[in-house]
Amino acid sequence: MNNITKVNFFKKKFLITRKQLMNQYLITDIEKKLIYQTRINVSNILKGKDKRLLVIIGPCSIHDTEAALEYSNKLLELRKKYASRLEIIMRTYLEKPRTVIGWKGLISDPFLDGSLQINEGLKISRKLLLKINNLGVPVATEFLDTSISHFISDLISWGAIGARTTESQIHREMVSSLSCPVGFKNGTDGNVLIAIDAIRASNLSHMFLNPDENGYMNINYTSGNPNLHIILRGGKNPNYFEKDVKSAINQLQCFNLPSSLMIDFSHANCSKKYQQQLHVSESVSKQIQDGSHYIFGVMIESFLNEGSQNISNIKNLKYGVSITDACLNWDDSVYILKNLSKSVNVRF
Ligand SMILES: O=C[C@H](O)[C@H](O)COP(=O)(O)O
Ligand SMILES: C=C(OP(=O)(O)O)C(=O)O
Repeated sequence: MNNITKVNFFKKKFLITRKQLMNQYLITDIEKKLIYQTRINVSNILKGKDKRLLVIIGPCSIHDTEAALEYSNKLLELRKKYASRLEIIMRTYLEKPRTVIGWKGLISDPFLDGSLQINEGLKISRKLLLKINNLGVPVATEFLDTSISHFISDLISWGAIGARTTESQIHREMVSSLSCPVGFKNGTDGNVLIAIDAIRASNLSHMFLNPDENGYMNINYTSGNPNLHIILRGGKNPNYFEKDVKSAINQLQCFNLPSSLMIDFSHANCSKKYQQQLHVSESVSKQIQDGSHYIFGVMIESFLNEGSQNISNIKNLKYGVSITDACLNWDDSVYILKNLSKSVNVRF
């Protein structure tokens, strides 16, 4: 007797097609113009042609579209205010990679109840991204599920590959098919080389299997993504200090890659203590003020209200509070942006 059992798909449904979704939530020239221009700006900042700082800021994840819209309206004011020094893009993370298990984001579980209504999740997410872009705030996201990346990729100005997937070949192939600039996080243990390897791979042309607009799997031959960089997010230890930046830049230079990187103030750089982002911000601001041109961008986890809450309390969720990683509140976020802008001013 052996213990091998047959694993069954106990339920099966059709995934909405890209054509159905996009026809219902069509991108217009207004959003296209913003996204096109923002991607160019990010590319120029990355290459040092634009001396501003790229700032990816917003909640750890989007779970409530009303709160996300309120946040984007507030962010719009700061985006305009600091436009000469900062290129501000809102984090609109719709897919969450989990260390073990947990809520996997608005796209896969839009009603936060484990009902996994992904077709609704895609509609709600696309509608929200259109609204935020339409307002004049470009958006950033983590691309996680390679089959659904192109259901929203036309609306994204900057993308990330997370620490848990940077080393994955299919994610690197997917990145080679994306038109937006993309950052690769270092690994959860702090390994920066895997993010550098990811750039070297995704720069190039690949074969990428992906559903076309009618849902048929296509064999795509991609041209490679020219706008890639690494993100220092900490690992076993934080890696936002000057010595860590120098070490990562040395490694990039060994492969003749541009001497530019982004620093994530959150995750292992703040030891998962959201308020520590303020300390990280001080250190990074100082490096920028001292003239470091290596840091072309930063990432901050911030929401309307601080901290986080447990999703199991679904009936009594507090408004504007993260249900994944804890975030800074709005006032602290304003404070950080003001300081970053001052530092960039000194570096100019
Ligand atoms: O950014 C969010 C989290 O750090 C990431 O999704 C992992 O979360 P988990 O360790 O709570 O699963
Ligand atoms: C999951 C994230 O980060 P990391 O991959 O660095 O853990 C994130 O930025 O939301």
